[in-house]
Amino acid sequence: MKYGAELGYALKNVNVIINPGEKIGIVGRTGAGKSSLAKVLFRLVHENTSGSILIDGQDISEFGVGDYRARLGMIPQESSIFDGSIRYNLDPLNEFDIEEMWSSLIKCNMAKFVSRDRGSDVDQDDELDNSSNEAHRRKQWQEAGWLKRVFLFILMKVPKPVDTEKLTKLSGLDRLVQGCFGGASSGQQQLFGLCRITMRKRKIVVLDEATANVDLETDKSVQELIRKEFSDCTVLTIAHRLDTIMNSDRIVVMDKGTIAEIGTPQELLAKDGMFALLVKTSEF
Ligand SMILES: Nc1ncnc2c1ncn2[C@@H]1O[C@H](COP(=O)(O)OP(=O)(O)OP(=O)(O)O)[C@@H](O)[C@H]1O
Repeated sequence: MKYGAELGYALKNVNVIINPGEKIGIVGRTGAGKSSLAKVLFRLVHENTSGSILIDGQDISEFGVGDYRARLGMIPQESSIFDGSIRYNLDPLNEFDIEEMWSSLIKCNMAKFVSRDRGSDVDQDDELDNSSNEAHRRKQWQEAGWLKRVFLFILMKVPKPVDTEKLTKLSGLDRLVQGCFGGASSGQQQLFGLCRITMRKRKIVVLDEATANVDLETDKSVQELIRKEFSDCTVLTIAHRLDTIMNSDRIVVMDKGTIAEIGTPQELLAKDGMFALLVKTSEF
């Protein structure tokens, strides 16, 4: 895979079989090809590619792109909180009932955060007018990186204005949030992302691990939650830190667009190769 005919390969000779339910950590230095792997999985790159990706034996190019992407779960590292109510953030298409939302928030340790007293970025009395809401969304789209755009595409296919009529001040779900969700850390925002995925029961989830404002404890709880609540899902974690993916079933080490090493963390440590060196130097 190349990003342009005149450019070098961003991915080449990548052959890997991932088993159902496996938890895979993807590591490698900057520019090694980690995000490119996720991009081809989400069918974001079409030109200058060859090869195929099969899911349950079926070539992903045979699926309609919208339907296909809606089967995958994406948890980007950047903020995925949109201006609107918490309910809207969890369920923009009104597909779920309140019990399902709370059950998911409880599983993901976010119920307390959502129902807490008003925080600095949370304003229960604010009513965002629809036109400024639309402008906010347009701005968010323009400023979003590719991962966030995929996320928007999947979840916000039919963006709906917040129905301020329905907002009650009694439910934490109906509180309006903006920006980074009342000061939530990146990890907490990812837990919120996990809530969305648990509600939607995706079988393949890509997690782009948070790098900014890293709170190691929350990051660990994201990984623990994944193992518990996503035990039957295949989870690919693009890792920016090693601690959180040491419990992965297998680790893929990317280097210059190819898979340099693949194996369990123990196998790779014993091999004393690139992964062992990354662990020793914590160099990413
Ligand atoms: N949109 C793009 N256009 C051209 N080249 C790109 C583009 N995105 C990535 N590349 C190149 O493709 C190669 C792989 O990049 P990729 O983003 O997949 O690496 P990465 O391992 O995810 O890096 P990082 O850890 O910094 O996010 C790099 O050489 C990079 O410069």
